[in-house]
Amino acid sequence: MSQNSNNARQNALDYHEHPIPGKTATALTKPTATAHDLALAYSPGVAEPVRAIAADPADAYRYTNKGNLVGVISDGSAILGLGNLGALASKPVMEGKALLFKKFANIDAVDLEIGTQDPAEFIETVRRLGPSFGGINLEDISAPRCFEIERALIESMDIPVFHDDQHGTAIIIAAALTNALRLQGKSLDDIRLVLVGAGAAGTATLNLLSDMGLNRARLRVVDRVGVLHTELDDLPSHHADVAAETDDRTLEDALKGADVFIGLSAPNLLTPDMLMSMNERPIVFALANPDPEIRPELAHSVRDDLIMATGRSDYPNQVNNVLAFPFIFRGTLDCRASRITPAMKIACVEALAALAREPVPASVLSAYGAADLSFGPEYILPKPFDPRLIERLPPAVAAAAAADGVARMPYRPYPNATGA
Ligand SMILES: NC(=O)C1=CN([C@@H]2O[C@H](COP(=O)(O)OP(=O)(O)OC[C@H]3O[C@@H](n4cnc5c(N)ncnc54)[C@H](OP(=O)(O)O)[C@@H]3O)[C@@H](O)[C@H]2O)C=CC1
Ligand SMILES: CC(=O)C(=O)O
Ligand SMILES: [Mg+2]
Repeated sequence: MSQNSNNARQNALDYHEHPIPGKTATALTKPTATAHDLALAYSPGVAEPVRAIAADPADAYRYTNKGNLVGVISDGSAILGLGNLGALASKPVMEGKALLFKKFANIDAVDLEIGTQDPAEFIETVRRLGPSFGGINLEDISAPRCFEIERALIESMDIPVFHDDQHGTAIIIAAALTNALRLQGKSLDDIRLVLVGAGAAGTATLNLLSDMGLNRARLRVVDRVGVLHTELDDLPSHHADVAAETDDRTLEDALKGADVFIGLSAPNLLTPDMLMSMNERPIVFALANPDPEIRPELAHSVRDDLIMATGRSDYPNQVNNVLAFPFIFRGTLDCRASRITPAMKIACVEALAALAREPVPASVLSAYGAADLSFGPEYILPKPFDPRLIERLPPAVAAAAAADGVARMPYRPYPNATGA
């Protein structure tokens, strides 16, 4: 390991350990200085909201933190791109998601790592947690189990359930691709798209892009077995749905002449030769975390006509679901939507893509130490610290919820929604 990577590793461990272990804690929102305060907060005063909620369950949103509390829940079966390392090892990521919910949308989030990888047990555990939360954010659960788990929870719970790796990722890729295609002078209905990694994120991304007009006839999807094609037997249904009638068998075959590469798989799968074989003005989203399918410095050394993005914060064009989940949940909670519909996701895509095409405020330039940021190959999405995200995305999501008939109250922005 080089000195630089040793330092980076130690810095990350120190950040998590000091001054106290972990990244989140509980904060109090009511006075607790006197005996009178305690008599209100606890016995006897607490009995009043208990009685009110027993009489009308909607009062839980009035008298408790339910309406601004999201459960960030994982079984640790697909932690970032690190694989199935189990529930306990997923805790830093889930605390991290809770930190991002608070920082960017002032949503209180609790990380819950569930000690089972049996889908039925997991579903039952999460379902029983429903009364506590205003919404459930599922995280880092591998495919295909994640599809069954999310579907069962959406059907059985009365609060929104959202698998971030599926839909948060799909939203942000769709927004980034909208802008990258515009810059490269290409369009969704005739590009040749190659997607590697037909798991949770890859499958949801293809579904959302299809809703937005992707030409599926020109799509090639690659997983561990190579190109998913119609002559393969016994494919799981999420692979059979995207199998192509083609003679292409390898990633190398599929990429010849392709316009777009989307990687949601594993490190270093895209070689310089493969990149060279792509069509002119290609788009490369190498989104495996933390190590992408190709490093930007290598990709840029191979060709100068590409638009390149990764999931990381330390390169231009971060395509990461942090730009979606805090804001889509903010809009969803603030109109008490019962579920998150395709139209709510597309509203988020359009608001994100449009924001990147506007001039960037000085506060964002100074947060990133940049003299200039403007719509172009190195700036296809807003930055997470952009204060306009919280102003634009939640109302757009809530308006779509109202139009879809899933909002259970008029949109009311949460106080101080810009967060910590
Ligand atoms: N930038 C972002 O915002 C996000 C990035 N990601 C990244 O995307 C990746 C996938 O995440 P997710 O969808 O949740 O995980 P999943 O486990 O659900 O899906 C991963 C898929 O990639 C396949 N795969 C793994 N290795 C290879 C390989 N060498 N060649 C071809 N296919 C391969 C897996 O096959 P198999 O099942 O056989 O292992 C699986 O189908 C991760 O690296 C994750 O960090 C995910 C969400 C958001
Ligand atoms: C960003 C994210 O959710 C992931 O890599 O799994
Ligand atoms: Mg994830």
